[in-house]
Order: sequence, then C-alpha cells, then structure tokens
Amino acid sequence: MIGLSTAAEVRAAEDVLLAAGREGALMQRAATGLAVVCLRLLGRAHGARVTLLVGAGNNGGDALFAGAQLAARGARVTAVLFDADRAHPAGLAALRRAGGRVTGPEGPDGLDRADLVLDGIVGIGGRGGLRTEAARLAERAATGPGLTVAVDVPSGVDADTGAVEGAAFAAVHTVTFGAVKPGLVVGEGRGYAGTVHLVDIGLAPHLAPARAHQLTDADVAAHLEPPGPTDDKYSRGVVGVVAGSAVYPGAAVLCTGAALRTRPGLVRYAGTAADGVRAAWPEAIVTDGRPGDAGRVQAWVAGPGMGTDDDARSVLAEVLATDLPVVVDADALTMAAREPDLVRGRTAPTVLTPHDREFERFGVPVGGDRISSARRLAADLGAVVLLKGDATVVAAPDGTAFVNATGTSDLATAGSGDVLSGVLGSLLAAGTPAAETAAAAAHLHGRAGQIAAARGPILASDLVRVLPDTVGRVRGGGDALLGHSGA
Ligand SMILES: NC(=O)C1=CN([C@@H]2O[C@H](COP(=O)(O)OP(=O)(O)OC[C@H]3O[C@@H](n4cnc5c(N)ncnc54)[C@H](OP(=O)(O)O)[C@@H]3O)[C@@H](O)[C@H]2O)[C@@H](O)CC1
Ligand SMILES: Nc1ncnc2c1ncn2[C@@H]1O[C@H](COP(=O)(O)OP(=O)(O)O)[C@@H](O)[C@H]1O
Ligand SMILES: [K+]
Repeated sequence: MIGLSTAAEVRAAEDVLLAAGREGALMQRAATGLAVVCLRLLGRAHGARVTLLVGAGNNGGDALFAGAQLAARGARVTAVLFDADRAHPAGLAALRRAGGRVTGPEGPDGLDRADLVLDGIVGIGGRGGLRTEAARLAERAATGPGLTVAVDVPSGVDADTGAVEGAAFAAVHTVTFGAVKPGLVVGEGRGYAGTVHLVDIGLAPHLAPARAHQLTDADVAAHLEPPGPTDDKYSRGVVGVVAGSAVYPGAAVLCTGAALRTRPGLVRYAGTAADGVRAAWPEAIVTDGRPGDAGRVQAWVAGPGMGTDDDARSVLAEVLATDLPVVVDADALTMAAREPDLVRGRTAPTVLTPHDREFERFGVPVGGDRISSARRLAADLGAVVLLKGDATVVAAPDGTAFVNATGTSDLATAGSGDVLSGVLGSLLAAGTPAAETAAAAAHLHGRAGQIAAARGPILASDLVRVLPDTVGRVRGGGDALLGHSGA
C-alpha cells in the first residue's frame, strides 16, 4: 500500500529532522534524487539544455541545487528567478559555482530550446493558482520543446486535494519528496503531475500513519485468492444481483457476468431481466421473482438498470433490510438520494458507487476536493462511498480513503460502471472490509480496462471478457508487467 501524506503531515515529519539540525541534509537528498531522475530522463547531461523556474522558497532551492548538479556534469543550465532577492542563497551560489546562468522572468530563459524544464516555482508552500509571471512561463514551458518536470508538486496544484484554481504547471513527470501527496494522484492535479517519482529523504519513520492510500497489485492479489482444496461453490462467497429490466437486460447481463468472471463461485440473479441473464450466463442461478426468492447470498449488488419506480424501490428496500453487504449503484443511488434513511443506520456495510452527477443528488456537488467530499458523504450516511472518476476515490465513514491508481479513460464507455458493480459485489461476498474491498474492485476494473484497451477501443463486455486474465495477472504481481508507475 502506498501512503498518501498531506503537506501538513510532511511538514510535521520534516520538523523532527529540522529540529535535529538536518535541514541541509534534507534538501541535499531531495536535490540529488531530483537530479538523478532528470539525468535518467535526459539520457545524458553533457550539452543538455535545462531551464529552471525558481520561486522564492525551498522548492526553488531544490531546483537550484539539482540544476547545479546537472551543470557540474556539463548541462547548460539557465535559472529564471522570479524574485532575485529571495532566491535560495546557498542553492543560487551552488548553481553559479557550477557554471549555471541566471536571469529574470523577462530575460533569455532558454525555454524555446530547452531539453528539460524544472518547475521549482512553488511546492507544498503554494497557495492558489500561479501568479501572472509564473503562469506565463509555465504556459511557455507547456508549449515548448522541453520535457516538463515538477519539483515536489506541479506549481499551482493544491498538494492535498489536487484542486487547480487558475494556472498551473503541466508536468510530464513529478519528482516528489518524502511521501506521495494526494494532490498528485487525484482530481485535476493527477493530470498536471504526470508520472510520479518518489524520492526517499528519510521522512518515513517520522510520518504520521497515512489516512489515504493507493493499492498496488500485491494488495489487490490478497482479495483474489484462488480456491483451496476444501472450497466449494458456496464457500467462496455467493453474490446476488438485482439489476436490469425486461426491456433493458444489458446492465443485468454485464453486472452478473462481471461477478461470475471475477470469482466464479456462484452468482444469483433476481429480477425482470431473468431471460436475458439466463441466455447470456447459463452458470448463474436465475429467478424472475423477488430478492428473497433467489436463495442465500453473502452480498448484494443493487441498481444498474433496475429503474426507480415503486417496484424497484421495494426491491431495493428489501435488499437494504438484510444484514448483508450491499452495493448501491446507478438507479439504486437515485432512490437512496431521495431516501437516505434507506442506507443510514444499516449495520452491515453499504457501498455507494456514484459518479459526479449521482453524487450531487445527495445534496452537494463534488467540487475540487474529491477526497474530502467522499469522506463527508461517507460519514453522513455511515456508508463506504466509491466516487468514480479518472482516479476513483473510496472513503469509509471513519475517514480512511483510497485513490485508485489504475484508471484509464478507455473505461469511459456505456456499461463500464455495471461491470464495476459486479466486480465489487463479487469481492464483497468474501466478507473482507468494505472500503479496501471497494478500492480493490476499482483497481481490478482499471487493470481490466488497461488490458482490454491494449488492442484498441473497448466495450464494457470486453472488460468482462478480460477479467479472468486480469485476475491472473494481478495475482502474478503484474505491476511491472502492466507498466504500473505507482510512485
Ligand atoms: N522543509 C525542508 O527542509 C525541505 C523542503 N523541501 C522543499 O521545500 C518545499 C517547501 O518550501 P517552502 O515551505 O519554502 O515553500 P514553497 O513551496 O517553496 O513555496 C513558497 C514560495 O512560493 C511562493 N508562492 C506561494 N503561492 C504562490 C503562487 N500561487 N504563485 C507563485 N508563487 C507562490 C511564495 O511567495 P510569497 O507568498 O512568499 O511571495 C514563496 O516564495 C517543498 O515543496 C520541497 O520542494 C525539500 O527540499 C525537502 C526539505
Ligand atoms: N476518463 C476516465 N478515466 C478513467 N476512468 C473513467 C473515466 N471515465 C469513466 N471512467 C470509469 O468508468 C466507469 C463508468 O461508470 P458509470 O459512469 O457508472 O458508467 P455506466 O453507467 O455507463 O455503466 C467508472 O468506473 C469510472 O471511474
Ligand atoms: K513545483
């Protein structure tokens, strides 16, 4: 599991080392780690043209020291100082000693010919979008030839939330220090950070336990244990699906198929799409009656394509009245938003899976801080909230959160959410803790998207088709295989 630490948590850990007089060492570790990544990205130092955008804080100091290391190896380094009087003095001296050039925001910045641009404008001390001068140069960097690399955090991105208010530096790579910050992997910030590289500067022993996490393939593999010699079709966890309708059986077919393909023990279906489900999945146990007619299950998935009329409402209420885990998706979310008391007060886990428009039906739009929004709704309803997006966020009522690392825009296709709810129901039926299980489902769904899209555009049914292969590859520790960048 990768911990995501806020700026305050990072500063608190830094303070312990600063109190021990280690300030210089911290910055040297950061700058050296940064220079090493830059060298790797450049492939060579000698003759490479590097522009540093340097703000007045320690973030600029990191850029200056790293620039000095690159200059010492023969790179042609130009530092653009936004505030010449306040630039990190030791960093500036080091750059000058190594032969780097120094200019101001109006000077010859080299951006039009740069091989690499380092964004040391602001780090975790930044507030709001970039100021005018910084915004102008960030824009030129984005449209110029140089590979854009952010120092610690892309300037203009809120390190804690990923919110971007105004202009920000668009990085292809971000080299971050001590811990991955949430804003690099969630919301708008994710798009500005690009590939995240974590540099260890010795903070780990002093960091507070993270309240937000990213799962790796190894974490998710623990939810995908193959059956043992004493297992049978019941012991692996039976999932029940209430979804679809006679007119629209597609959602039921996708959801049931995803549940079957994730953990092929037993899936029961109850509802008016029974004929369609039977035809598509002869392995499912199907009834056109009520949930109570379906037989025993260990978790329910309710919602995709089930409608929102009185019949649908009574089916949802029946499922929510059980003491079993329930996934509330799609039409079931619409009904739960109208009547939150259907969910509040349940003792068994409930997992709500809204996208932004469905989330808003519960009263408040998501806004720029997706983790806090998901946490608030989770605490309000006493339910796990899986907020879909390019980086899906999962929050538990106690504030524990997860940000998914495997999202791919290929998942933006009709029925993709129905597949996710089937995967999730299947994993929840094993009885594992709901929030981490929801995060594991989002991870697996994203991996399925990556695998299915390797050959071209995908349909939701392609996700279902590749699920067994996806499970196998995740079990096999596929992080490297699948190009997981993580941190
Ligand atoms: N502590 C340590 O030992 C270590 C710290 N490390 C590094 O230090 C970084 C934190 O440094 P920090 O605290 O000095 O703040 P920092 O991010 O440079 O920002 C302050 C500057 O930004 C400016 N500014 C603010 N908003 C702005 C905006 N919207 N647009 C434009 N400018 C804006 C603000 O200007 P002011 O408001 O003062 O005019 C001020 O000049 C951290 O991210 C990591 O890189 C590592 O070396 C490891 C060891
Ligand atoms: N741009 C994107 N990048 C990554 N994932 C996405 C993107 N757009 C949608 N998704 C994912 O695709 C799924 C879509 O779900 P949903 O909107 O419920 O679709 P549907 O209702 O058609 O089944 C979610 O898991 C969401 O996280
Ligand atoms: K920065």
